[in-house]
Amino acid sequence: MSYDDDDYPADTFPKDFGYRAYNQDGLELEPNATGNSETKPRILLMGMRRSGKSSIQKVVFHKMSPNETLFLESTSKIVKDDINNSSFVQFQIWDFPGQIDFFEPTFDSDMIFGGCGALVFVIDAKDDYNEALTKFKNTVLQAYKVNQRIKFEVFIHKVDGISDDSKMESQRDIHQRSSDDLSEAGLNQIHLSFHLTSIYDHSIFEAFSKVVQKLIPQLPTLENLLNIFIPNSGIEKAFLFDVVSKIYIATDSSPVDMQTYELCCDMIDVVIDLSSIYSSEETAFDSGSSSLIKLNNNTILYLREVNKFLALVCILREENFNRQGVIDYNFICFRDAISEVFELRLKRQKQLENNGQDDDDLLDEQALIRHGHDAGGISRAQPIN
Ligand SMILES: Nc1nc2c(ncn2[C@@H]2O[C@H](COP(=O)(O)OP(=O)(O)OP(=O)(O)O)[C@@H](O)[C@H]2O)c(=O)[nH]1
Repeated sequence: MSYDDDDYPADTFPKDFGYRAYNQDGLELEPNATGNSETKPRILLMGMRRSGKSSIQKVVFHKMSPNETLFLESTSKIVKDDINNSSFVQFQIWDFPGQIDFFEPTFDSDMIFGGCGALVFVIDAKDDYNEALTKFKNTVLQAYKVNQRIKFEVFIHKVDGISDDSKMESQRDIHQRSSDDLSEAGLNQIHLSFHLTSIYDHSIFEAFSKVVQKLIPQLPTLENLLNIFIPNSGIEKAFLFDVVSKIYIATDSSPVDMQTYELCCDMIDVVIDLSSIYSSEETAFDSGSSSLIKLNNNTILYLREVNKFLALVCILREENFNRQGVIDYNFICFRDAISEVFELRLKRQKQLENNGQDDDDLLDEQALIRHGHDAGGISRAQPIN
């Protein structure tokens, strides 16, 4: 088994969206400006053979249609994929072959789990998952020994076509058994997160959004900004989307309703598809991008470009859109605040690189950044009434 870098042959994101290092204005940075691939947080995709690991990676990050995954070949060695879509979302995904054996001499646990931010373990809900649970336990034990900061995420996958009751029952059973296994091994303190997923609906994007959000040290700042922007603008819910992958990197702290998320995702598709018809692919999403869709239930979807890779999609009542000027003014405050967060992050990243520290140290800066923005950024937003 080899761990070489691989030039993944399948179709990737349009090159025009660029998967290199950019600042908030979309200007390309020096190759080292946001850290090289070795210092990027890593998300590992592990699980049994045919559980759906490669399909997840292809559908979420390479725009493959779910039906095409039927023809994917089994992965025979670790496949590394660099995700560089925005200055906030930068990580590597390592897709592991299902048959990987931790006790093989070539398996270098320190190297693999050392720089890992999150470990996504995929369990096929339609299959007998006894063996998968044993493998999961061994994986967690091995990984935790090397790196105690890893976030463990379990995707109970392929839940399409399964009734809601069975989904809940599988989740309860898997949760119970895996927690019991870890307690028996004396590791009660490990926190596991569970997600019900399928590539045939938006659940996989939602679950991956939550995984990625945990790797963004600025998440509380972004949530805070949205929490201030929303009530002052008469908006019900807003998502800050990475346009290419449709992962939302932040939302306000009100609960996420799946239907609202799906509507917002679909809006991005509509905007990009329509604008591609009338423009070249490079300019399908640019600084002028904005869109308004009126639904037949007195609701409005409003999209605004935040930077080259990020869009804010809001959902609000039609009557609240009467004062669009206030919403737009507040949006500009919000966008300015986001760009300040970017600048601070870049500055800090450069400092850390010069000092030879790693990116996790940014977490310690979190409170500092947040206070800075509470005082001077979005809090200047105008109330809508
Ligand atoms: N119904 C359903 N099928 C899925 C889903 N995700 C993946 N599959 C199917 O599961 C099969 C295996 O998918 P892969 O992505 O190749 O699985 P893998 O875990 O990468 O497999 P290995 O490379 O052998 O470890 C394919 O036929 C996919 O179409 C899902 O959400 N629902």
